[in-house]
Amino acid sequence: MKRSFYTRFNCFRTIAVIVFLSLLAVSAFILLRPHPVQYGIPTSEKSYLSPDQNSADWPLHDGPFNSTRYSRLDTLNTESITDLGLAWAFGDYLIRGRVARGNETTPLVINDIMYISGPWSTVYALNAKTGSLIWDYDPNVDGNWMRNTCCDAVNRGVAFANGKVFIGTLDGYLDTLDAATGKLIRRTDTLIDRTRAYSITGAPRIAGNLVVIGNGGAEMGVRGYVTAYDIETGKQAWRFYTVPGDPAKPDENPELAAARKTWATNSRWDIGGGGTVWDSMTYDPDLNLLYIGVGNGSPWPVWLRSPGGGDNLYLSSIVALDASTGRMKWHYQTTPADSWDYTATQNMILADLDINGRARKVIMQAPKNGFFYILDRETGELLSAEKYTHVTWADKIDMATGRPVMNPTANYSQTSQTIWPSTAGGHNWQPMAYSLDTKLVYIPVLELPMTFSQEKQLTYQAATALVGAQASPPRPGTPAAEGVFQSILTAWDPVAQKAVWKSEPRPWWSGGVLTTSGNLVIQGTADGYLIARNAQTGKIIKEIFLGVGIIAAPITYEIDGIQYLAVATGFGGGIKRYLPGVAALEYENKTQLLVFKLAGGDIPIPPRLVPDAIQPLPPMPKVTTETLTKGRDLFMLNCGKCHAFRGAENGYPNLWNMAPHTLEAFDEIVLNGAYAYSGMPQFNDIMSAADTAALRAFIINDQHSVHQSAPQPH
Ligand SMILES: O=C(O)c1cc(C(=O)O)c2c(n1)C(=O)C(=O)c1cc(C(=O)O)[nH]c1-2
Ligand SMILES: [Ca+2]
Repeated sequence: MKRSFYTRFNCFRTIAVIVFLSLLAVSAFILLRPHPVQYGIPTSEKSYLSPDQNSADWPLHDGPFNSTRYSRLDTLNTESITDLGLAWAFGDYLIRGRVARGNETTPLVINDIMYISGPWSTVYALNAKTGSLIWDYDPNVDGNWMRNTCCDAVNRGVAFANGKVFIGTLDGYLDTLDAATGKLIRRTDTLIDRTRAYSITGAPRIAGNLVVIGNGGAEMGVRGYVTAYDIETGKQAWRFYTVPGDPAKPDENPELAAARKTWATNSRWDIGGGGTVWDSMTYDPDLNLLYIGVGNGSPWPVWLRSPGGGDNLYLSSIVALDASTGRMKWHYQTTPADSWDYTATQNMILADLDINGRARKVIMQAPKNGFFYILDRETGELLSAEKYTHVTWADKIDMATGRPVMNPTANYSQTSQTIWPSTAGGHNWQPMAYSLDTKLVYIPVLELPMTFSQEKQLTYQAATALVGAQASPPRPGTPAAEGVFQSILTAWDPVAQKAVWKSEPRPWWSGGVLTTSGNLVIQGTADGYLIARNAQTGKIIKEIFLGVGIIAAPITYEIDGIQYLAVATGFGGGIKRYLPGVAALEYENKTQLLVFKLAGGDIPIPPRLVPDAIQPLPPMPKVTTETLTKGRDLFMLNCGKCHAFRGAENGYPNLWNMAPHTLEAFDEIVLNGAYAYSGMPQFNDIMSAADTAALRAFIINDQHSVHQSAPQPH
């Protein structure tokens, strides 16, 4: 039968509809499926989680495998590394006269391109073979934002996914850049309240199809949280607050309602609670869990923060979140009722370990509080915890309760107490590393105590440090001062929970750590060395003098069969004073990225510093003792965060040796922000001309008492 036109048309129409529907289904699938995340390495080599494969790249902040900062590359090894030299150096940072002390970035290397961040949240893409600049990006952070920071205009690195580079800016934005051009694709405001002193210094992390970012500010009075955004659309997927908020409002989720029970009803909610996630986060794709390291309380002493007592969850805790929803799976609090800035923000390493004869998926952390923790990362069960450094605030962790057995001398509410570790921690943000060959964790340990005393006054004031305590290193010559301010590299057996070897002490504080299959453990130091050790024994194999302090962690990568070693130089961060032996006392504290290879060239040593000429002392001001006390208090509250008391060297201008023209322009600078761009913020919102007069009087008067022998003006 001959088909009619209409039948043929109908048939055609049916086919067309089928084709159309299939196309629709395919497009819907393509559009709606979860975004596959490419880390820039071929799918067949998704080695970022498979320790059996070799990755030539360094695609993630915490290293190619399980956040271990361990690389399988072994061309550089205990034999060959003696021949290490310079491959290239990069020093063209977009800093232009801004305060730039600490350079904390961990570079990423993906398909022969290196992505680094610099001070002031600047970003650079470099040819990883030659060091030539491909593009740079400056978010132009307002220099006044320095008021909101605790610890320098630092940045620890970028994240990379799907052809995009992500940077958290000091002033709280998450900027998404096109990895090919450096062009800004999207700017996302991550802050819940721009009048609060939030800042971002940490690297964003990729978790599936989301990019996650936290913030800092617990020393300034903020409420901590992390936020996850879709990599492609930038849409917010979820936000997790680490501490309860304003009790007048409903809790955001049951996790926070549970946490609220561990806070006193008379808690200082106005101050924010703290709990900032300012550095470490780690993603486990198999479990789809994102582990976040939560920081200290705002203010520090629990008796001021939560006067009725309580553990104050989730401060100083490791929290496991479902990466898709941001809901909490488990938490473990390392320091209940923290009063010492004992953050649990230090880097976390995933490993499979045999603990008591059972194979366990574990997460390891050496938080500031001085104990090395091993938890089951599926359940949060505490498997073991031992002291990795000198600790006096607690005697041990009770395995039955999972809680520390506190030492009464940790309480400084009635009298000041000298406590180990210090507020810098037994270990700070400088990452530790875990070798899958030696099965040892290499921890950059800090040996120092601090004397804590409580501050009486506790009034919230925007953009002003508010810790509620004074913490200072013990005076030289006192018993507590013995052996202080040391950096030690400790090789730690995580199963036996004991040290296998310890390095010689170096000046405070050394950099983060890299370990490799070449049986190497590599770390930079404050006295300006890059040191490669035998990972098994700790013996130094190669020591290169760079003349500039290192706090960042080295990384390694391979291009065309050549293994490179890269490390950022520039000493600073949370450091308040350069101690004897630190390279920055003698040489220009150069912000640069140095890359090494075998048979490379000579190392460029930065120029030696010429000491500042002593400025003639201005006449002693005729002011009352009250004025001097007021000036001192203003200095301690507002200036002492950067400018060291009595001009102790720390990379910021020495106010005890101000040039006459600086003194003349004092009000222009302090009140009106003449130097705001450089990072010296303006204070006219909280200071008057009478205040700056008191400040000036205090400095000049104190200068006279310190430099009595200094030349007097005629
Ligand atoms: O509680 C916080 O929010 C917070 C933030 C930061 C930061 O963002 O850099 C540091 C700290 N705390 C801190 O306690 C600390 O020791 C520290 C050192 C550094 C550094 O970069 O060297 N940052 C920070
Ligand atoms: Ca802190």
